[in-house]
Amino acid sequence: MSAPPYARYIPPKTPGTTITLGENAAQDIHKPSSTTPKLYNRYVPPKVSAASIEAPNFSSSTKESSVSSKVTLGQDKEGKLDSKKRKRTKDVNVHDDRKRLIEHGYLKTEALEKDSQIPRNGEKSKVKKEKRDKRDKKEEKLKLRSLEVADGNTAATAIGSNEEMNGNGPRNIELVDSIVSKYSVTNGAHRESRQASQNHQDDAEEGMEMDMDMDRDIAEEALDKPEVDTDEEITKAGVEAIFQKYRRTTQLAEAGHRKSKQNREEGASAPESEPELHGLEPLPQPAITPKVAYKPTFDSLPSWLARPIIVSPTASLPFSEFSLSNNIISNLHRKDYDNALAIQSGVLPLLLPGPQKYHGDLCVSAPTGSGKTIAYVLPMVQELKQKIVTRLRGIIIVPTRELVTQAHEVAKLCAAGTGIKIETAVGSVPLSVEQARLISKGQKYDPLAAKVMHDEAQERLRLGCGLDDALLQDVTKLLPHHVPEYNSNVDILICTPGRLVDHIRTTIGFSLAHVDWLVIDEADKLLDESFQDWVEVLLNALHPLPSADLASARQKVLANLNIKLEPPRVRKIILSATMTRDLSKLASLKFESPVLVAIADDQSLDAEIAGTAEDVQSRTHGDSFLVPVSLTEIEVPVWVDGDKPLYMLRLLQQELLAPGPRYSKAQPNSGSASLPVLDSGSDSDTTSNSNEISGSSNEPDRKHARDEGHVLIFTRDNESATRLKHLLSILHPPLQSVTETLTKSSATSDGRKTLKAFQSGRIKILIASDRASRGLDVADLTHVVNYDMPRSVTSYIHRVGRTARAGKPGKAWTLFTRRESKFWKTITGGSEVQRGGRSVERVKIDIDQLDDAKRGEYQEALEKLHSAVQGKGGV
Ligand SMILES: Nc1ncnc2c1ncn2[C@@H]1O[C@H](COP(=O)(O)OP(=O)(O)OP(=O)(O)O)[C@@H](O)[C@H]1O
Repeated sequence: MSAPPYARYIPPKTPGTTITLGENAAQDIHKPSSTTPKLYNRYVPPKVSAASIEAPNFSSSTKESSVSSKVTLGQDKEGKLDSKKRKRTKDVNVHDDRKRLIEHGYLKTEALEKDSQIPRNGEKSKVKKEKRDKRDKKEEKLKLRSLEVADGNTAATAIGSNEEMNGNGPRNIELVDSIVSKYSVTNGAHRESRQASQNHQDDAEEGMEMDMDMDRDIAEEALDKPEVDTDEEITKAGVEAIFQKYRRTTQLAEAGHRKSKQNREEGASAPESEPELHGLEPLPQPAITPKVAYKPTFDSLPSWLARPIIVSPTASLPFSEFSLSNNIISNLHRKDYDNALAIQSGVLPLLLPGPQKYHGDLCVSAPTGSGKTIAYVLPMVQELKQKIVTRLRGIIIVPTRELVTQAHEVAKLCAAGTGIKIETAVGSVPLSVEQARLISKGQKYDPLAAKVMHDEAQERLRLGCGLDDALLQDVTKLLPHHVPEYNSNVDILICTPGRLVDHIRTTIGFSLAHVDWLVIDEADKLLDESFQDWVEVLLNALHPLPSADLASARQKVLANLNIKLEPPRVRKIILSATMTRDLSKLASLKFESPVLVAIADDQSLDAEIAGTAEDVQSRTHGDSFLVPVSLTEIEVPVWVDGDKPLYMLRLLQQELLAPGPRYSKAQPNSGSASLPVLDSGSDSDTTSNSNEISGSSNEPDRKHARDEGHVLIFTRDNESATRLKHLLSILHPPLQSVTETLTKSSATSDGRKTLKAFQSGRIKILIASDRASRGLDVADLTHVVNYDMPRSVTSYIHRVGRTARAGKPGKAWTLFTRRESKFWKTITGGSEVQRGGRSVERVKIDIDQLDDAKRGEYQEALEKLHSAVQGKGGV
């Protein structure tokens, strides 16, 4: 055991104070000189009489070691003990000196009395007494220091080291050195702060006295004991002397501990005597209040988000039980919608007239395909059908043109026969055409306003405006003293936010002053998009400030009639399968008394029943999203990135376009599934018979082909979609006629046609970018494939949500390469996707069985594609 370098005590070297320990001269122990300035934590060995030192275990003779220790500690540097010196010492009348030393009481300690091997002279002179007193004092001081040391770890270490050394002889000078160093440093550190100045003095005295003592001891021992001739013996003696000190220190410390323990025990058992207070009784103190664990009194979420209205996924009520008019119910019935789906059962009572009607705003979070569209369209239609005058009273905002068309279909279905006028506004139609559809222009008698208008027209003419100016045209067509009047042609407008802003800004007579319903579907996506500041523009248009004249006139009339009118209020409903919990975005909509309605899985319902609100929160919004109960998720590992198109082809042939269930379920994520691999030999046939498409040799039944799945394949971008379509067509020509792409670059009309063809079954494979991931509702879509990994969990939820809608079964396949596996794991293993206890299955696609010819075709296809991209013809 060697001392750590920092623990080593290296006192200033002063001539005449160093003694070398054996042959390890580098590890000298230094004794500070009394004259050395106190710059370090100096080791000041306690003054120990020869008599207090026990016999060393590793020395052959007790006396030898005693002498050695004295010699060691009393040596000058130059005056190393050698035989010469000892000889000289012998020459002195040591016997007399010894007697004198004993008489002077230098050797008087408790230990001396107990352990002394040198008999004491009983006679005490006056001088002796003084010396003894002084010496006793020093002994006391040393005891105190020893206690300090014993209290610390150093003592323990020293003891351990000591025990280790005992009986084994001087095994390791380094060990000794480390102990000495530790002792020195620790002891010095203890003392330094408190007794620096005092010690300085003491050291000086001690140093001097110690020198004297040692000299005397040398002389004394020289008389009685054999000479110590070798350096080794001197070293042994020095080391033993140090251990003696530790032993003693430890004994004293232990004695102190024993005593204090004894005192404590006695104190505890002894009855406490009443202290005399002399009228100074302590004032009564209040009882100590127990510490209560910190619990924040605030919630990070506002209470309406933190405590949603939870709807069970199995809730279902007949539409006839809601306050819906008969013709609306029969409209639904025509579509075989007799029972409301879960979210509809939760939301309709809050929006329709009745005891449960909620008068604030609504935030709806429900999985994809759960029927959110009907949940907001029905109450609007029910209320607006009672209005006589056509005004723009309802606005539905969705993110894409396809969704505008889709929501329009649903609204028309529900409102059939009610007289409610529903229109759309999307960027694909010229603005003027849309304006004419939305607003009709009439005229009304208003001489004053007419005069103002005529003055304005004069001014424009003077400035050189032509007759194409709208105002000049109006003036020429209007009756005298008449002004134009603009009326809305629609009750409900379904639009994208961009087009809505266009109309608010540019369409004359387009007013939102009468809007009662504002619906924002796919709200999280729309609130992410801040183009044209659409939210701000919309909200300002919803609550226009009345002109000063009109306001004061209205106030006068109302005041005369003693009527207080509630300020006009717009009911806001926002919905999504991945509802945002970003409060800043939600706050931008300026909700009034909002409430969150959410579909939750069974665990959340249990949590709600149990009252553990946090569980409910985490499962119902924000952190995690539910996938439809009827969805099966399957992963397909792709071992070589470049082979992905081949995997896609095999997947289509084996699983997706083949009639009937073709894949054998693997254990979840086991990767052990083996699949039947179809012969791809029929690829050369270019007819679009579905069985030929699949490569199956089953009987060619076209009707059966209609029952086969539709496949929606998602790619990362337009380019990837186009590329995949070409590759599939080249690899397996029959696919060409049944495969289409739907990307952002597709024209709206093309996109609509493509979707129709897909719906009808003419197109079996639709390869799309994320444009098709939100809201798209394709009847009987049985398979979704993530050919490229989605960019986010939200995107995954919406993509796979194109299938398994309204409780129908559907499968979502995800191809993942090694590079994509990390992100894929966050989807399969993370907490963001809630699957209600189900897990993702794994299916292995074997492309090794593709023959060389097929691989050759693939290479050829890639080259053709490369040429096409570079404009060299080809595909
Ligand atoms: N009461 C009902 N009974 C049977 N089917 C219904 C009912 N209501 C809606 N559906 C059908 O459910 C499907 C999904 O409806 P919808 O498009 O409104 O879902 P969604 O919740 O808006 O989905 P997403 O979040 O993906 O947009 C549609 O095909 C619709 O026709």
